[in-house]
Amino acid sequence: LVISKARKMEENGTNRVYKVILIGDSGVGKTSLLMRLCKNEFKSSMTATLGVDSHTKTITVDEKPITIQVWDTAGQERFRSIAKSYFRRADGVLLLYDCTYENSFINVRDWMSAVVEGAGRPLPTMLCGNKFDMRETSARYGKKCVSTEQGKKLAASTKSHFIETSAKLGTNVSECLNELAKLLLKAEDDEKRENRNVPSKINKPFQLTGEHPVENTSRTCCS
Ligand SMILES: Nc1nc2c(ncn2[C@@H]2O[C@H](COP(=O)(O)OP(=O)(O)OP(=O)(O)O)[C@@H](O)[C@H]2O)c(=O)[nH]1
Repeated sequence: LVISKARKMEENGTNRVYKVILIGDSGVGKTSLLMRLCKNEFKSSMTATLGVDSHTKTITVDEKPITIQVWDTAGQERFRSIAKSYFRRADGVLLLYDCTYENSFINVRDWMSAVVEGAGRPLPTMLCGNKFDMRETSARYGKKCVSTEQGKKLAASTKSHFIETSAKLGTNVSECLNELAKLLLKAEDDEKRENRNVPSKINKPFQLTGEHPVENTSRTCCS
């Protein structure tokens, strides 16, 4: 139902629907972040996502409505190939790690490589250190956590944007999507500008003298 609603909006031309893939290790809080974002709710016990789930959210950026369809993927290894099959159609990435669990941070680079491999190009990416609310307590109990500095450094070296969130408390959750929306709009603008700068044979000016380009001969011109 969600997908068909988004598709209908796209078809009507009311608003472009940007597709975002939500990825990261199992248990980092992907579904929780999405639930906080869409329903403003949080559950302390969640069942693991199987396959891919989708939710659509419309936000306002610079007084313009932006509709984002988020595909929530399963972090478990056995579902990875399903998640990867969505990369090619995605416009952007929301990549989560758990800042109280170092392994999930170490695996971020692998997730980024998988995106480039699947999409055929790097996608605008928001790197998000979730479970921010638990970091201080976890560190106090001797758990190796990921600092803000580490997160920022990784984001800078991978040309992604960085934010820390708590799906539990709702901290920075809407900011995360807003930032991602801005990235998507900027990427779209850059792409349009790039396309405008690429000289196209089809758009060659009509020549009055000499040979006419072959592709102009079969086209009808209306004025
Ligand atoms: N304290 C705290 N717990 C969180 C937060 N986000 C998620 N959790 C908990 O972390 C556990 C895993 O959350 P999920 O949202 O299921 O994680 P997931 O990344 O979707 O997991 P998969 O579906 O297996 O890929 C749940 O028990 C959540 O309640 C957070 O910001 N703070």
